[in-house]
Amino acid sequence: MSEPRIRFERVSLEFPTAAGPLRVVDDVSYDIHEGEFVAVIGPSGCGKTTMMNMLAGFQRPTSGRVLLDGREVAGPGSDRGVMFQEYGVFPWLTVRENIAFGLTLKANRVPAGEREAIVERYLGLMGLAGFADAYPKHLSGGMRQRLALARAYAVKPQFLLMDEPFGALDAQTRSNMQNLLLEILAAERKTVMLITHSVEEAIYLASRIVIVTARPARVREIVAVPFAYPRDEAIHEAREFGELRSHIRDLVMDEYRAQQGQARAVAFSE
Ligand SMILES: Nc1ncnc2c1ncn2[C@@H]1O[C@H](COP(=O)(O)OP(=O)(O)OP(=O)(O)O)[C@@H](O)[C@H]1O
Repeated sequence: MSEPRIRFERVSLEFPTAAGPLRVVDDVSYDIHEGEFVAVIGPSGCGKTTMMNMLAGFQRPTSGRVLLDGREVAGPGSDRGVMFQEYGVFPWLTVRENIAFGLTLKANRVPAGEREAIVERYLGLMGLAGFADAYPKHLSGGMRQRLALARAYAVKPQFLLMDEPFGALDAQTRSNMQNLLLEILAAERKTVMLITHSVEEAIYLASRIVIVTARPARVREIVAVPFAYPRDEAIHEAREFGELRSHIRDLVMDEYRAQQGQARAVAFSE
């Protein structure tokens, strides 16, 4: 098999807290290969974002290594398009300027004419054309999220790192955005890591799903999704889809209960 593009190698991370070190990620190892789409799912607060932060280069592991094409991640880079829950739009730039921003940076610079075409394309695809000159504070939460998606896609990064990218969207827009992501991936090969709380979304989009435990996040199980691309919404009705959904839901519920138990134990000890 080819070299993985992304490798988590025995990665652990502890945050210093007043009560002592808090272990959030514990001995996590898995690989993501070229063109793969890996979804990460697990209970809230278990350490998924922290895992992605290390890949994005925002945080360093306490031990172990995160490798990109065999090299240890040393910091953020234009090869990785990141779309975090609370990250990705600049309030002081208009919608149009936000989308264009990444395309003016040295690493991704494209000529002005091409830049305009890309901006127009994403304004249209994201349903933001009527708001091109508005500032983010005048947008709804869902529109801001679509703007963050437009920014991440516009620079055509090799890697897409997405943390709950569709969380603030209504069901119909969410489904449109999932399909748009699949279309973009079919046209421009990318390697993707997506954090989601939705088991359905993970199965519909991903080629593999990493289920992580209650905090500290460890790999509980990695499942392969048995559907080829391009995907059709009809797979939601397939028997294998339902079986996989039940299996993953059981694992996630189990970890959710473990996390609730931990929270109760802390409450009683305080
Ligand atoms: N800088 C920090 N210092 C101390 N603790 C932190 C810090 N950042 C995160 N944490 C804690 O680490 C744990 C994991 O956080 P993280 O955001 O990675 O979880 P998550 O699985 O992405 O959660 P969610 O699904 O709710 O977004 C949480 O308990 C959080 O409070």
